[in-house]
This record gives sequence, structure tokens and C-alpha cells, in this order.
Amino acid sequence: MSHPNTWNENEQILHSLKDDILVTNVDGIILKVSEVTGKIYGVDSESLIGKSVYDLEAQGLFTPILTPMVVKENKKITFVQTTNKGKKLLVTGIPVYNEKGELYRVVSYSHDITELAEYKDFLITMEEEMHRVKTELDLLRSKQLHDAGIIANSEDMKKVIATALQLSEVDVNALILGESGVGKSLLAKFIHNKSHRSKGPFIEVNCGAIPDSLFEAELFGYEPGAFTGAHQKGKVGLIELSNKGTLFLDEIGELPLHHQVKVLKVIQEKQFYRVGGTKPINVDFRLISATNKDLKSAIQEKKFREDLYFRLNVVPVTIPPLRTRTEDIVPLIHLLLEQFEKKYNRSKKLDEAVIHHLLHYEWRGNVRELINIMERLVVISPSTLITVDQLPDHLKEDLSPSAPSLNAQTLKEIVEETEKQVLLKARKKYKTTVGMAKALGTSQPSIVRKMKKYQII
Ligand SMILES: Nc1ncnc2c1ncn2[C@@H]1O[C@H](COP(=O)(O)OP(=O)(O)OP(=O)(O)O)[C@@H](O)[C@H]1O
Repeated sequence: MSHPNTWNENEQILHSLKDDILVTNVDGIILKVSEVTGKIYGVDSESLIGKSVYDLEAQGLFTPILTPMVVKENKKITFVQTTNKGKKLLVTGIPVYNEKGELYRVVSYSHDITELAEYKDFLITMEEEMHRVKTELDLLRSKQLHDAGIIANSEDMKKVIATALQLSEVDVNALILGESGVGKSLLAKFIHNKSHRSKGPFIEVNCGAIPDSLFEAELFGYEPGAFTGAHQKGKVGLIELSNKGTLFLDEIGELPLHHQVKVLKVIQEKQFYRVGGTKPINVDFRLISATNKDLKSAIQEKKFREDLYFRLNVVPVTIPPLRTRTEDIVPLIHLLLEQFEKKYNRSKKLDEAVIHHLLHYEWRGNVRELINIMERLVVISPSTLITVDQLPDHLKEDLSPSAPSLNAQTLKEIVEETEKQVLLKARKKYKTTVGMAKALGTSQPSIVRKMKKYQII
């Protein structure tokens, strides 16, 4: 569209723009440029008029050139151009047609993307570096885990291990939470072995297993003749034994209320008295505790001191139940099979159907229960191949939702059993309660309520 009589007006408009705009004819001769254009190439804008873009490219002003591409393709084209000043320009060329519809001019405009391109290069380098470090870290971690005999294939377990490794670097009090048999003691030992205290002792105290009357003597030790029946030479307590190492208070939720204040004191002060002793003893331990109890409820029920809870719970680590991390089950099965084959000097193979049942079982006793089942299977199976017949009855049940347990007597029980199985399957598939609610066409609070009812949350 040619309007020579309005060209001056167009020129005014062109110069008022703060962008790099360049107009050529189809042969690549520059007809118009904005003032900004000259600045970009370090020349006077006016001096560009009448020049050929081919010549300018040959002189190294910019490359590649746009006009021939737009003419050839006969459409709008965008690409990155490099200037004589090393700048990167995102250049767009637009074909302009005359009244006969013939291609007549090429108008181009550009944006300086030098910084963007630099950021992009920087990002690519960073991404490559991160990928390399992550691969190395994964390799290192898997070796560490292999050496420690820990399976952590699931994302949840990988996160637990990452936290444990962070915890191993500092002496902060850690509280490991999780159902019985999920691996709390194993993790505590792993943290100790990775820490700077690894050469020191790892003293495990099962707070639920020490008789009440012996608790103080066991934990704090006693002086000779401290009480009737005491050993003549006295006794060093477990806390003193943990000096320069890690003190692991397992089942801390079982610690009777009347002992809690003494434990709190030694955790705070790292100083204590033996029973019958008058000299304070200083001790240097790193504290890890563990429980399968809900300590917050215990606090509400006045069975656990809140101040002790805050002391213990500086960094909490929760190990999820085995049933929610099915990716760990098969590797665990293989690890255990190998261990028991070695222990009993037998060679065994698992039938596919057995693995299927093991994968879909509830594992209320978590890894410990899986260990027991695997040992039992290796011992009792008469042939090399372990089949479903050798599974204990509760593991043989068909777990598909269409086949509810026939142990349920009433219709209500059958319906509840089916509902529970559907929830278990949905959880496996959708992972979150929000996802489950969406898939099952109900609300998330309703899913949570039902899962609580069936104790599968
Ligand atoms: N991720 C795992 N990989 C390999 N073995 C595991 C794993 N988790 C647990 N185990 C094994 O399972 C068994 C039970 O683990 P552990 O005693 O640590 O559980 P826990 O949570 O401390 O149990 P509790 O609450 O009853 O004390 C141990 O033999 C442990 O080695």
C-alpha cells in the first residue's frame, strides 16, 4: 500500500518510536530507519539509508539478514540476529504489500535479548551442573543406603533419608515418628553412623521395657551401696555410657510421667547425679528419640510433659507406614529373600502371585511383619518355588474390591469391607485424599473421615 503523500507523517511517527525499526524494499535496500536503529549498530541512522542489507552483512554490521528470508517465505519471520557489538536481537520481519497485492516492502523491528540469552545460557549451565550433582548424590546415597541395608525406593522414603543425612551433620535433637516396625531404630542408627559421633557409642534405651523401679538406676547408674541389692562397685548408667556418642530413647511415649522431669533435666543440662551420688557428672551425647504414640494427644491427656515434648521435637522425621510406600515392598522382598536364603542356606524363588499378594497386603506390622513372613516362607516352603498356598491365610484373601472378605457376616459388614478395599485401592492409585475424593465423586473430608473409621490413614 503506497501513500507517498503521507510518508512524512509516517516518518514523524517512526522517529517518535523508541524501537529499532528498519524498512527495506524487496531488494534489501534500506529506505527508512528509526533513530534507535543507528544506536544499536553504533552508526548514524541516516547513513544507513540507501545501503544494501547484503553489504551491511558483509561488513559485519549484523547477521543473518532478514529481508531475503521474508521475501522468500512471503510471511512474517522472527529469529535471533547477532550485531557487530555482540548483541543478540530478536528480529521480526513483516512483509508489506502494495495495492496490487505484490510484496513491496519489508518492515523489521527488534528487541535486545542479549541479557535474556545470557541468562538462558547461565540457566542451561546451572541445570546441567545440578543434574550432574544430583546424579552423583543419588549414586552416593544409594551406596550409603546399600551399606546400611536400608531400602528407600519410594519418594517418601527418599525424603526421610535426605532429612536423616542433614540431621547427621548437626547435633540437633531429633524425634522419629512412625508406626511400629517402620524402621525408626534403623534410621536412628543410620543418623548416628553418618554423624561425627560414629566412632562413639550408640546407646539404645527402650523406655517402655525398663521396670519402673529400676529406671533411675539403669539410666543414671548408682554409687556403691546406694540401695539394698545394689552392686558393690556401683554401676555406670546408660546415659553415662552414651558419652561422646548418641543416646537413642526409643518408645519415649511409654516413659512414665514421674520419670519425665529427670530425663528433661539431663537433656537440658547434660549433667546428672548417679543414684546415691553427690558429684554431678557431665555428659556429652546427641539425643534421638522415637515413638509410635501420638505425643500431642498424650500431652492433652496429661500423660506427657509438654516441655519435654518441645525439647525432643526440635526436628521431627516421620517414616510413613509400609502400605503407603508400595515402591519399597518389592526391593525389600528381594533383600530379605537374599538374607534368608543365606541364613538357611536355601535357594528360593517367589511366584508372581505371591508378590502380588504381598504388594496388596496391609502390613499393620510394617517392615518387621514383612521380615517375619519372608523368613517363614523361606523356611516352610518345601520346594524352590514359593507359591500362594504357603502364604498365611490372612495374606491369601482376595483383595480386589469386587470380592469382599467373606468373613464379614452381615450386609453392613460386607459393605464396610468393600468400602475399605475401594479406599485402599484408590489411595494406591491417587496417592492424596484430594485425588481420591475427586475420583470417587465425594468430598475430601468424607474420605478422611472414612479412612479414619477404617484406620487406614
Ligand atoms: N527401609 C528399610 N530397609 C531395610 N530394612 C528395614 C527398613 N525399615 C525397617 N527395616 C527393618 O525392619 C525391622 C524393624 O525396624 P525397626 O526396629 O527399626 O522399627 P521401629 O520403627 O523402630 O519399630 P518399633 O516402633 O517397634 O521399635 C528391623 O529389622 C529393620 O532393620
